Amino acid sequence: MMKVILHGCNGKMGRVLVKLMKEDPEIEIVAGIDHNPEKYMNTFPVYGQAGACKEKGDVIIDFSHHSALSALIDYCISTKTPLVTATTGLSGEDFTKLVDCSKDVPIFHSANMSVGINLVTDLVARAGKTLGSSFDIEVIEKHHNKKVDSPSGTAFMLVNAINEAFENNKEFIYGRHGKTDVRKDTHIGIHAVRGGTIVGEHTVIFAGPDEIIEITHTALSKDIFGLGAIQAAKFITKQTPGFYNMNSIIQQNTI
Ligand SMILES: NC(=O)C1=CN([C@@H]2O[C@H](COP(=O)(O)OP(=O)(O)OC[C@H]3O[C@@H](n4cnc5c(N)ncnc54)[C@H](O)[C@@H]3O)[C@@H](O)[C@H]2O)C=CC1
Ligand SMILES: O=C(O)C1=N[C@H](C(=O)O)C[C@H](O)C1
Repeated sequence: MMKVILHGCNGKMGRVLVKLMKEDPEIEIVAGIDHNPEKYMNTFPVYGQAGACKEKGDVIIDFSHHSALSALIDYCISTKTPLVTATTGLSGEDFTKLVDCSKDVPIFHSANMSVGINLVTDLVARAGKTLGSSFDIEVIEKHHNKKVDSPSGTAFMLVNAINEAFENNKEFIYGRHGKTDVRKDTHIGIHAVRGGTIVGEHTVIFAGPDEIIEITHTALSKDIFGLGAIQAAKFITKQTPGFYNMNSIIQQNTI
């Protein structure tokens, strides 16, 4: 039985995880942590912050807010608990803290827990490399009207992968409001749309001379992120300290 502490348990993704983990006979939620601890009647104790949590878990699954990360990392280090974090909107400093923490405990981070988007990340990097700088690259991401960070963590994941394929010579342009210069071929445009209940859609456009390629991933349900996080939790509880992501699982499952 894997004992899970769910950080952000009363949020939208937290509720999805509660539902999915209750259906999994190999998992027990031993505690939740949430800024808003009394929002729902839970069958496990819920604490307002990580430091107050009394239960011991085999792993923490986190879908919350980037402002919670420091306290969460302190908790993981002091209790030696592995962490699966899906939270987006992280700064460079946040990533450095996660990497430092991974020297002591296994850390798994992915801005998108679906298997599909991780394949798309490889595809767009390959497309960028193959098509070269005569194709302009623009990314459009669409999400629900409750999302607080923009652009999405996934959009950053995609453009970082493309940028690496171009030896990091690309410049990210966030929207074009107020810009009066023409586009440079080193630019990658990034555009965020927010509306309704859109679960998550990411399109990378490669617009070349007289031809266009568009690669789109559409999430149809939040369950794919929840199931991916559960898979990551089962994976990471068997690992030694280190920094892991979806590729670690995909590579393990590839013959
Ligand atoms: N990597 C992935 O596959 C996915 C990542 N996400 C990310 O997960 C995060 C949460 O998403 P949602 O559930 O939609 O948001 P939400 O706003 O519905 O839920 C966040 C929950 O975290 C709690 N929270 C906020 N600050 C906290 C703190 N300092 N300490 C403890 N709890 C705190 C809130 O009270 C809330 O219940 C976002 O960053 C989102 O981008 C969401 C879906 C998929
Ligand atoms: O907030 C969301 O909902 C999502 N956030 C992640 C992101 O920022 O990329 C992943 C997914 O697209 C849903």
